[in-house]
Amino acid sequence: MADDKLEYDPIGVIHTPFESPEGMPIQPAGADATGTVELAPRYAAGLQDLAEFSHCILLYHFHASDDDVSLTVEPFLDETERGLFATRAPQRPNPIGLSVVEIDTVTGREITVNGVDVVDGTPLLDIKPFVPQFDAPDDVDAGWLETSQSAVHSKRADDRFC
Ligand SMILES: C[S@@+](CC[C@H](N)C(=O)[O-])C[C@H]1O[C@@H](n2cnc3c(N)ncnc32)[C@H](O)[C@@H]1O
Repeated sequence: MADDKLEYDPIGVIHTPFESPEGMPIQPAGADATGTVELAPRYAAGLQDLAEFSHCILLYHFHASDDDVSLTVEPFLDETERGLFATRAPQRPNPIGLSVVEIDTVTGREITVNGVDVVDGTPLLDIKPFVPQFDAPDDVDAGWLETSQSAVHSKRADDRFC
């Protein structure tokens, strides 16, 4: 088991209309919101060719979540306690979030994206192109979310993780 400490520096920041984790969408599927991904100048050249893709994966740090991690949580879309790693709860041992967002434009060191579900000022860790053949298997079981996932469109976050 590797227990060496890891350290990452943000490569940029995500700007969104959401000032607080409370009251905002809980996934891109329910987020009719536009945001801007701003890369640090030294990474700008890495955006070459990204505009050819319709979607990208953003990996980021949940900077505004509470440090007090619980290994079972009541997720936004259920009233039952679930194992943390069977949820998308933002309060995690390594508070890393993942959002698949639609790319609108790539200009200079900025990407305009649709479907953001993060707080304004969220530190960005990485960007990857979304590729259905790699990232969207055909036969998928959505576990406990099978019956509640459609509520993602209307559900808004409360303050349980912040
Ligand atoms: C349920 S998480 C899902 C995020 C991502 N799509 C995922 O699956 O990893 C989304 C919620 O996290 C909270 N959140 C968003 N950005 C955050 C941030 N930077 N720090 C702490 N909490 C955040 C908000 O309450 C938002 O509704």
